[in-house]
Formats: sequence, structure tokens, C-alpha cells
Amino acid sequence: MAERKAAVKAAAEPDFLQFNDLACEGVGGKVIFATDEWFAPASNLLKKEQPQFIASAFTDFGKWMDGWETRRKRIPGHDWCIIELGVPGLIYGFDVDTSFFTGNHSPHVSIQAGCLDHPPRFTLEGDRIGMAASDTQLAAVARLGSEAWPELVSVSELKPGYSDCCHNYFKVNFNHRVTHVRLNMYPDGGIARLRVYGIGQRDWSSVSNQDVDLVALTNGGVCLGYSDAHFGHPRNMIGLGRADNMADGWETARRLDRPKKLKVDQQGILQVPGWEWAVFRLSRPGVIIRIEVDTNHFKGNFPDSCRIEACTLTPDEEAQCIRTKWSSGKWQVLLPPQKLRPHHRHHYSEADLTLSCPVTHVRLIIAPDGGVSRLRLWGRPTKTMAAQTGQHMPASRL
Ligand SMILES: NC(=O)NC(NC(N)=O)C(=O)[O-]
Repeated sequence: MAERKAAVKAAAEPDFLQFNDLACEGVGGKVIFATDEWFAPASNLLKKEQPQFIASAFTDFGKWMDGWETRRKRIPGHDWCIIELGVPGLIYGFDVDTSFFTGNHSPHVSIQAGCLDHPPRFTLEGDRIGMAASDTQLAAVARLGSEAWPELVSVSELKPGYSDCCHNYFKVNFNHRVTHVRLNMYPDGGIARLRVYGIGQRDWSSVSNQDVDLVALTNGGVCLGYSDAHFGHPRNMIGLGRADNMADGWETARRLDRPKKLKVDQQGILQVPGWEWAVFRLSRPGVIIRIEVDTNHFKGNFPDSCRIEACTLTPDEEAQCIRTKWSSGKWQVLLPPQKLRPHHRHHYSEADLTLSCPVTHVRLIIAPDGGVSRLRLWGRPTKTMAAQTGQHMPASRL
């Protein structure tokens, strides 16, 4: 029954949910302006954690809500806010999550996007409950001209935030780099979270002859497929800094095909029939020269071992791999099987690696199952193939 429910849910979910949330506070996203924050501040929109509801929680301004909630408007106009993305990039879709806003959700939204070469200086600090925009802030934000930004989502109805229908997905077809989004709610109300799914696009002009983490989401790395993400999505492994907790890493369910009695080989590696995998497209093709596999927080559930494979794919080959759920193989071994330790940063140098050519994609394989909090792939971007990956299309059904 639980498996059927999961399958039905997966079928209803759009493909773009596999990409990175470019607006999340965890990657530096911030709200720089909001017309009204009476009941709850707009910064809640960008929280990494899922929204929660605490029935007994009230503030001086009303019911405490885990989202952005404005007062019931009694003046002309509508409420809106501007969000600076933590990672500028291409946007493929939005989730406007109205969780727990029932009777006070925003009935309609639209979303616009801008690319600002010189982002505005002002930011909203501190506790914003009960705040309305001042005339000075309104004048400053007017200079951005955000009301004229291109509309990525036209005025659309939102469902209220009951648990079975709180996600409002909007697919986007907009082939321009975005640094800021403007969320308009009509006329007022509450929204729990805004997830902005896309792929980072950094400015590479300042990078010459230096090692970069080619899979980091801030550089434009993206997860394009995986075998299992029961407790945590593999894209978490390419996030900023070290993981906050287990939820901030990739964690699979326990495999059911593990032998009843376990055996190890001469290197102490478990002999098991099955494994789990996650595939990433690098931000740029490059030669990987250093790797970190961090099992931070995974103490009783770290994988026994890992190995990493890599390959070079054209956009057409990538599309074919996605269609076949990565069953086709051009993979070559980059890092041979390594025994892993709990809650530990494993560093591998050039001497441990068995490939020295530029690659575009990598596959991390863990056996038999478990959790990895971060994957870092340090290398030099190669110039010759650079233009190619920038034109990759988003994944179809992963
Ligand atoms: N009970 C409520 O949620 N009321 C109001 N909202 C908050 N947060 O108090 C409202 O109607 O907008």
C-alpha cells in the first residue's frame, strides 16, 4: 500500500523537482523586499525545512504561521516580495507550497524574474513580524523596475494547504539566467514555501588555472538520476558547506537483498549483491584530480564502501541515458572501491584516481546502502568542451 502511494505520488510530480532549489536560505537565498509581513515574515518562504503547524502558537499579531502571511488587505493593490537567489541560474519550475494555510492561503499568484548585474544593497534584517514596507523601501525597490520583469508564471490559482494538495507546481520555459524573482500574491494571504528549481550558472570568466568543485551546486552541478532517495535526496550532497544533520545528505532505505549472514573480502569490503547509485552532471567538463566523500552524521548507517565512475556524454547521449534511467553504460572507473568509515571525511588524491581525461558526468555508487552527506569533485574545467554542457536540456522523467 505504502509503495503504491509512493508510485502514484512520483507519477504526479514534475521532472523539475530533481533540480536544485536556487532560492533556499541554505544556499544564500534571501528576501530583499516585502510589501507586508503582518502575520509571518517572507523569509520563511526560503527555509530549508518542511513547513510545520503548531496549533497553540500565537504572536502579538495573530496565529503564528510557518510561511509568509500578510494582513487582510483593506487598501488598493496586492502584496508582493522580491527574492535574491542564492545561486543565479536557469529556472525550470516552481513549487508554491501553501502547507497549513487553509482559510488564509493566497488565492492567486504570479511570478516574475529579473537578472540584475548589480544587485541592490538593501536587505531586510531581523524579526519582520508586523512590518509593512516603508516609503523609503518602496522608493528604493521601485528603482529595480520589477513590475516590468518578464512573467514566468502568469496569474494562477493556488490550492489551499491541506496535506494532500498543498503543492502548486509551475513548469517554466525561460532560457535566460535569473538572479531575482518577484512573487506576487493576489490580493493577500499566506504561502508556506517558494521552491525555485533550476541549475546554477556561475560566471566563469574569473576562473583561470584554479581547482574548482566541478559538481558543487553553486558552480552548476546537478543530480540527473538515482536509484533510491528514501530518506534524503542525492542533490543534498552537492550543497554548500558541511551538512547540518542527516536530513542534509543522501540517504537510501536499507536494501532488502542483503544476505542474512554477511561476509567480507580480503580488503574488508562487504560481499553484497546490490548497491545504490546517484548520477551528476558536472558544471563544466573537467579533469577530476581530488575527491572528498563525507559521511558526516551517518554513524550507524554509513555505506560499507563506495566507488565512483565517470564518462563524457553529449547532450543527445545524456538525454538517451535519462530515458533509459541510466541503464546504458559508458562508465569508466574513476575511484576504485573504497572502504568507508562512519561520520568521517574521506579524501582521495590524484594517486587514488584511475582516470585522467576530462569528463562531464559522474556516478557515485555505494554498497550496500546508507548515507553520504557531501561529495566534492575538485578539478580543472577544460575550455574546449565548455560550451557543450551549457546547452544541456533539463532531464525528462528521471
Ligand atoms: N486564524 C487565522 O489564521 N487568522 C488570520 N491569520 C493569522 N495568522 O492569524 C487570517 O485570517 O488571516
